[in-house]
Amino acid sequence: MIELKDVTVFYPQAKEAALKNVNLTFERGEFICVLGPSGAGKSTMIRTINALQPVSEGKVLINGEDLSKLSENKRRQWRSRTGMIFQHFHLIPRLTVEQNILTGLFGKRNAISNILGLFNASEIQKANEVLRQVGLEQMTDRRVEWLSGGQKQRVGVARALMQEPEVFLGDEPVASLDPSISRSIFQLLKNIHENEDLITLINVHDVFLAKSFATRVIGLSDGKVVFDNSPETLSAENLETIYGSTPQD
Ligand SMILES: Nc1ncnc2c1ncn2[C@@H]1O[C@H](COP(=O)(O)OP(=O)(O)OP(=O)(O)O)[C@@H](O)[C@H]1O
Repeated sequence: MIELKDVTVFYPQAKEAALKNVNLTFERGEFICVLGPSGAGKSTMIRTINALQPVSEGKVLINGEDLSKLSENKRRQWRSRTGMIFQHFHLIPRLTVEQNILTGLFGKRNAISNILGLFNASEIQKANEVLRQVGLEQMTDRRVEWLSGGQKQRVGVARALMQEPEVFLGDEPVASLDPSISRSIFQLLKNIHENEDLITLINVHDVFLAKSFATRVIGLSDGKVVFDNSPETLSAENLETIYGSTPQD
């Protein structure tokens, strides 16, 4: 369980807080889509959850433990249990699909094995299983730079899966993809979410995707939670509150 309790985040020199007194609880099984205009605080919320951004006020509790009070070692362990999926994939283009997804193990291994790129048979076997899960079993040895955007994001998802995560965090994971590919990536995330019993939290601009896949939608505006309910209840009025006007798509 992840709890944000009265979380406020100020960036240095910023006039206003990026998150303002946010109170939210996320539990296993929830597939949450976060909507909000640019600058609403969506990425900041993700960074507070995976311990990349300290909170200025309030606290983030992970299974009851205050994230800011964890030892560096435990914080690293938590980060290795949060699988991140990014808009621009954050892959290493010249490496193969398999080499990229094996980097998902780096948080769990010692630095020397990582530097030497030494992986044992069970790690390679796990990589192959994960590649099957994301439908890339034919592409193991292909260089990532030769893949399409949708295939690259499948590699991104596979790398996150290698971490055996408790949580999937997506920061606009389909913003660079066309609508049908976006839908297939959401479907993949939903399938994995259900198989692995995760907490999945995804920032997304596309209201239709949020409505189709989320079990819960959160609307952020100006650093505040202005909507938190099931997708079926999200009305045009709610969207106006979130975006300041009704989005066209
Ligand atoms: N590193 C930073 N330093 C200072 N201000 C920042 C920093 N990162 C974000 N901000 C500010 O914090 C606020 C929230 O930004 P954030 O990136 O969390 O919003 P967002 O909803 O993810 O936006 P987008 O959809 O454009 O990615 C914005 O006003 C932004 O300018």
